[in-house]
Amino acid sequence: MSFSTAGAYAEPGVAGLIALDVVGIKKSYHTASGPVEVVQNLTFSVRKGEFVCIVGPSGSGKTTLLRCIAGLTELSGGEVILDGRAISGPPAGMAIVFQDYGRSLFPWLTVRENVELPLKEKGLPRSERRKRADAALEAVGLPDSAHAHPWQLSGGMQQRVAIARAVAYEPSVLLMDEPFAAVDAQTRAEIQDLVRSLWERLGVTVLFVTHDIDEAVYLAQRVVVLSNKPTVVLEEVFVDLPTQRDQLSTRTDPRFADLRAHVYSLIQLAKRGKGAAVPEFRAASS
Ligand SMILES: Nc1ncnc2c1ncn2[C@@H]1O[C@H](COP(=O)(O)OP(=O)(O)OP(=O)(O)O)[C@@H](O)[C@H]1O
Repeated sequence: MSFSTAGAYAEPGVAGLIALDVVGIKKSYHTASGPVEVVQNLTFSVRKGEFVCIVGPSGSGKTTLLRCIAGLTELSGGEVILDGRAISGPPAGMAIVFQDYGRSLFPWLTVRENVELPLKEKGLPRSERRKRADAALEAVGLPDSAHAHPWQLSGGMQQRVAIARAVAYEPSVLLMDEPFAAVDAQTRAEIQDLVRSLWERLGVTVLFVTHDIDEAVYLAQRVVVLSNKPTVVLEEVFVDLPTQRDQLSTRTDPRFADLRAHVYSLIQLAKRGKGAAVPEFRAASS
């Protein structure tokens, strides 16, 4: 039983199906002790409406990769193509949810004003902004918090507001950088299910960075596993679990355990410095 699907899931050249193309990107930082190569050469695609998780060892460059894709950091090489166009700065079609919701929401604005802000910048009329913001707050389960300020909400609720803001924007691609790392385990499970259900309902394309292997396998249709730095794609793992997932039955599915074990073993190899030459894993049951 093989897990690897590199190339099979996101065929380049399948016209109209690719939302995001990451083509040979490289990133080096200039530090006091000289240049540090973080991303060596990364290539992968994300199909429209696909849910892809990125995992890799700590310090492997996951956040750097997301910042490159979001146009927040200049590339040292390669290109990022969103909806067929190479990006040269933060593109209009992307929204990002960061880990640090406390700093991403404006405390002096109400919840609804926070959600409406990017829509204002997009030039949407007031009535449309209100409609979208209220629908998004409803979708994340916060219809009664529109007039509250972020500091009056729990951490989990604030992260829901950040998700509502991203969803209301109706992005072509939604980037999420460890968005649940700062919330407790119970809230984390609830927000994971919320994001899965929003993804199913809205058909948005999601690229989700996490250090949590279980979370990646639970959420994604495909997991892109990164090597340690300088980073390359170690393997793309197709998550062939049923689309309908829930915290109990999915996590106790033997296939979930196989996939988790496989991704775990890849990351252990990556940590030990093994690069692209990881032997293909086969499950004990094959
Ligand atoms: N602005 C910067 N200048 C210099 N080095 C940087 C900068 N940002 C990140 N790095 C380095 O790049 C490497 C990758 O960092 P990054 O935060 O992208 O990794 P990560 O995989 O997201 O890490 P973690 O899982 O621990 O959050 C690290 O060695 C980090 O020290």
